[in-house]
Amino acid sequence: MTEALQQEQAYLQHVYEQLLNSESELSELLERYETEGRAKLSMLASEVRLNFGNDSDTLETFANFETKSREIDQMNLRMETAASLLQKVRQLLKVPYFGKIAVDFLDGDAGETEDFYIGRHGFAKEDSQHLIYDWRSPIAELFYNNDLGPSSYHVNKQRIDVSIEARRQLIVEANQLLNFFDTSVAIQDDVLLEALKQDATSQMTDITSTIQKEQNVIIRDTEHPLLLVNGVAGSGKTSTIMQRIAYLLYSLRSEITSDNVMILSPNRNFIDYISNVLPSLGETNPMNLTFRQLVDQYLIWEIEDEHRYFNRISSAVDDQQVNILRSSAFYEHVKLSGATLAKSGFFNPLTYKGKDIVPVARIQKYFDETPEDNSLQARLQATKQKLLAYWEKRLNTQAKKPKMQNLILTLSEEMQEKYFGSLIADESNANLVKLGRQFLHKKYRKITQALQDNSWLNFHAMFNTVYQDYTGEAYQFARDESFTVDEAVIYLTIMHHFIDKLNIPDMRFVLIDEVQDYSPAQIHLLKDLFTKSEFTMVGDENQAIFNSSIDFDQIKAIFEKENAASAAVGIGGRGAVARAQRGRDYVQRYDLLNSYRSSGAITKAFSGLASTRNEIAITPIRPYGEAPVMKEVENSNDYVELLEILHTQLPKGSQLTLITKTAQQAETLRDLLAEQLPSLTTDKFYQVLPISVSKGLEFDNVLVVDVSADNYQSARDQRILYTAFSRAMDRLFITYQGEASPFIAKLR
Ligand SMILES: Nc1ncnc2c1ncn2[C@@H]1O[C@H](COP(=O)(O)OP(=O)(O)OP(=O)(O)O)[C@@H](O)[C@H]1O
Repeated sequence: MTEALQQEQAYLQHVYEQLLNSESELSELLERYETEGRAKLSMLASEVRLNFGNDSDTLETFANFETKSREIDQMNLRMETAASLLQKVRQLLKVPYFGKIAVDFLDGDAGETEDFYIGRHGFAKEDSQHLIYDWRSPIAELFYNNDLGPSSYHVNKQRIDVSIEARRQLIVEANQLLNFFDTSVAIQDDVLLEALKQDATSQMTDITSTIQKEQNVIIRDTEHPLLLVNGVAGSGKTSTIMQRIAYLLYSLRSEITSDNVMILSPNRNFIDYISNVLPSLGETNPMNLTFRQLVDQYLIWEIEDEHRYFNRISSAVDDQQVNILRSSAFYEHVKLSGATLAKSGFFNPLTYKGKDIVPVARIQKYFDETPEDNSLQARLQATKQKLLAYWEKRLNTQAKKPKMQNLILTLSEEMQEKYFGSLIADESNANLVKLGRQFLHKKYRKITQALQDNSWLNFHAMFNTVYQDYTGEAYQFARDESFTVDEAVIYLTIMHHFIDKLNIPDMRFVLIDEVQDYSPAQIHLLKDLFTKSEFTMVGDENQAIFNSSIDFDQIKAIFEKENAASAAVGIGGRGAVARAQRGRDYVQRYDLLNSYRSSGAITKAFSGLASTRNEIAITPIRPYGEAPVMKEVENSNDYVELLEILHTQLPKGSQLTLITKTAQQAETLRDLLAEQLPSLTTDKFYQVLPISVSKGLEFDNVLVVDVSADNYQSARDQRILYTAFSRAMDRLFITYQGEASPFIAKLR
């Protein structure tokens, strides 16, 4: 046994024992807290006497409650802290650490090296001697940088110069050291290759122990308000943003919690796919929504469902109207349309049982009385106040009329209960007026509500005015009653800028995956809603497979324009001024070109489909593996035989994912296979997914269905194929009927 191995084993044994000690101490502590807690709870319950005899007794009872509830809060907090520590120790007991660096601090005792072990959590002995350092701690950065020799890291913005003498990856299971590798230069990373060999899982797993240098830079970048990551398929974009969130929650723990972070995901499947990563790292999941769900939260009307949304954005039809709604130019036009709107009529009468109770003329009159030089938002808010005051006065006047008082007195007992909650006892004039007001408020509550929620504004008319002003043509609303996501973006823009500012939660970080699928208008809206947030946007221009998309230069331009504008007027929403003064870039772009998911052969197959804009070649990290297999089929029935063959050929227990271009194709094929292959269907040997749903996910074996010339021919089809091929980790099968698509000609 080498000396190094002996030393490592001894250290591991030592750490493991300390972890075991800590586990039993924490378990005992927790048990004690629980017993004490239960005893305390019953004592507290007996101590608080409920006495609501008079005002002072009631106050005392409440004060007692408050004191006791504070004690309970403290008890809970102590228990939570101990339980969370215990959970971390138990996780460390499975894998205490995975890395080590030997560091020479160049300031003081140069020439002496100190060892730092890196794990998923930090762990210190009681004398606060650190046995394991959290992977997010400042020193751990040196491990991920993967360099030997002179280097530096930062603690509280202070630079510490060091020399890294050794970097070691350790494969540890409980107290067993299975293997270790010293990395002098990052050539062949065996630990990484071992990790990449694992089969696909239905839920994404973390990459803490094998984060790569180029990913680490993104994870730890807290300098730039906007990070834009354009990464090839399987380059670890999603993994990187999940690790980044864990990093931010740790390093900014005195400033933020998971409530200040939001993820925008491409679809609901994907939300589920990534939902385990942060809990497995000991962090709480932040809010995770699709853009459609976000918009839906603020829209008072029905919005198209996810299925319809995907069908619409997956279709090849290029709709001129929709393209306008999605464009930057139209969004900016809408924001500048205050004056145009002010001159147009856009009021709705408020009606009750078919009668105009507050006619348009009155609303218009109140609006015209507001100062013309005020913003439209200020004028509409003033109009609303006038309307509410008018309405209140009108109900008061009505309540005072003898006719109303007679009506109150003649109400049946049932009606009295309904309107006043009890029978009328006091028939004085003043009381009858009060009851009359109550009666009218109840009767016309829909009108009051309509005033509050802006139903007196005709949003359709406002929408149409801005659209017509821009295009010269009327907007053709679909007859369907629900709104499209694209229309909703414009509605919310009008709402936010001209009516009521939307009440957006205070997010410090917004992280967007698959950003290439957003429309420019959607990006503008996010920028305008989350004015204080820092953004991390990741995507792949080659995976822009929908009829809605944006490229990275456009995103950059949108944010840089905002930054320039806010710097010019001296407001620094996203820390813009401060950063501009320090001369730092506002937007930082990163390009990721390593492919970690797919085998070398599959990476080669989808690299060939990347657009020419990607000048630098995609680098496969995994071994070459099996070449993609092409298969001609005569008709859909051939899939039955093909699946039977693959079932016998693929390793036992494998699953095959068939990917189609459209949801319709998936449905047809699913029905056919379910009927013809009942046992393979029940065994879940295969699944059929359209590309829109399989986006962002990964599978061991993929069969891309019908890559025929008539199914895949446009530039967008090429991106669909790139996306579909790159879902595969180990094996890729491609079928076609008749003539194969020109995009796969090279593969044959
Ligand atoms: N540093 C790493 N160590 C181990 N595995 C990694 C690493 N980086 C990426 N992977 C693995 O590579 C696969 C692809 O990662 P991920 O899904 O994050 O990539 P992506 O860029 O978001 O992909 P796509 O855009 O194609 O959906 C995952 O299985 C992930 O665990």
